[in-house]
Amino acid sequence: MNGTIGNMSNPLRIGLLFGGRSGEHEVSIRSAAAAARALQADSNRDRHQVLPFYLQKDGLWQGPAVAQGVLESGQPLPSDDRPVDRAALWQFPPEASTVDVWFPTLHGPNGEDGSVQGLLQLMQVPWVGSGVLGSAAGMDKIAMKMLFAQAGLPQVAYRLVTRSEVWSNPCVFPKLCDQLEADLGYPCFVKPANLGSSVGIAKARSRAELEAALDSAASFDRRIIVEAAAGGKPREVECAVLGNDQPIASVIGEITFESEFYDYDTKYSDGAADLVIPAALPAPVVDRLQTMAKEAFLALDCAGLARVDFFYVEATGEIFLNEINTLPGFTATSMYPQLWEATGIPFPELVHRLVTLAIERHTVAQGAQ
Ligand SMILES: Nc1ncnc2c1ncn2[C@@H]1O[C@H](COP(=O)(O)OP(=O)(O)OP(=O)(O)O)[C@@H](O)[C@H]1O
Ligand SMILES: C[C@@H](N)C(=O)O
Ligand SMILES: [Mg+2]
Ligand SMILES: [Mg+2]
Repeated sequence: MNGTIGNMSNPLRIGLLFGGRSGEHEVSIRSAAAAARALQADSNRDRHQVLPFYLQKDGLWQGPAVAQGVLESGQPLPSDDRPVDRAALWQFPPEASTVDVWFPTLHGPNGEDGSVQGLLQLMQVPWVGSGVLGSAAGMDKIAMKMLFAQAGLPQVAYRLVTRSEVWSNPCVFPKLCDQLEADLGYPCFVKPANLGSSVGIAKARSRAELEAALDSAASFDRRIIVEAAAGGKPREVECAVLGNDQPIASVIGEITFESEFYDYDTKYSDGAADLVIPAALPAPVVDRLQTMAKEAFLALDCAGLARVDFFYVEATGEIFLNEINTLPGFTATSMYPQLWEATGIPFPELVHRLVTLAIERHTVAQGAQ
């Protein structure tokens, strides 16, 4: 890594972009607060100058004066239900044009899905994380699974369902449920295809639960994925990936919890889940997980960072790749920074490496044009 990127006489202006039109808006504020602290840690003080930008739930941009307050309070700005003035959506805070490198800590739709990445690409500035393709493919669980299948990575059985099938006439819906029962059995997991933090996900153990879960998922997304459950109560293990074309993989972490599955409350309520880092796993399993994590990252053309989530069925030795998150939770207690801390890269060094990787990728992309 080039230690001279950003220095006392010329610190990089980092545009920390958070909030967003997403069900993971609140999580994004927490991730941004932790990233801001790491970017301004003592070892980074001369390297970065942080300019926070807040994307309200209605899509309006707020510059550093307002965004700093949101970061400090941890509370989203209230948004009303009135339609937004379209002209206002085109008004970016003036400080945006002075940013050297963007650092999105946006999670979910309209942020992690390629939309913001497309905007930044048009603006011709470097940004941390994947490009349009990796972001979009990593966000849509159906597209993601198709690419993983193509790369030969092991996954549970799944079916694509569309909102129009769920909210169709009363003759079609029962047939759809019959088919899902026959193909996947119970329990199964019903998920909006484009979301994260388990928002909108339900475990269905019966026909009534399947019907309710499909109806609920359809309220979040046009595309829904229904998955067979990974063997009994599988162990949930995760690997962090860092890099561009030659990514490296972290040690493996495990999540343990008492609840039925790793749902939103379990993820974000203090004490509901424990992270075990490194996970107690046989060395060959660790090797396979790390190899698969890098293969998953490359299969989607990811860049910068990603966290890859797996199920490990101890009784059979099976590993199923669950998903990739191209902008994973980034709070100080989140798995991604903790995995790197345990691998030997402290949080402040991690954010600086991500900034450096963003510049490196931008330089390569510019060179190709
Ligand atoms: N096929 C499955 N078998 C068993 N458990 C599952 C399955 N799919 C999901 N789960 C449970 O639901 C949780 C959330 O699923 P998933 O990781 O796909 O959602 P997400 O919303 O993308 O989460 P995040 O992005 O926060 O990691 C998993 O961690 C696991 O506890
Ligand atoms: C933020 C959440 N989607 C995660 O992957 O951690
Ligand atoms: Mg996810
Ligand atoms: Mg997950």
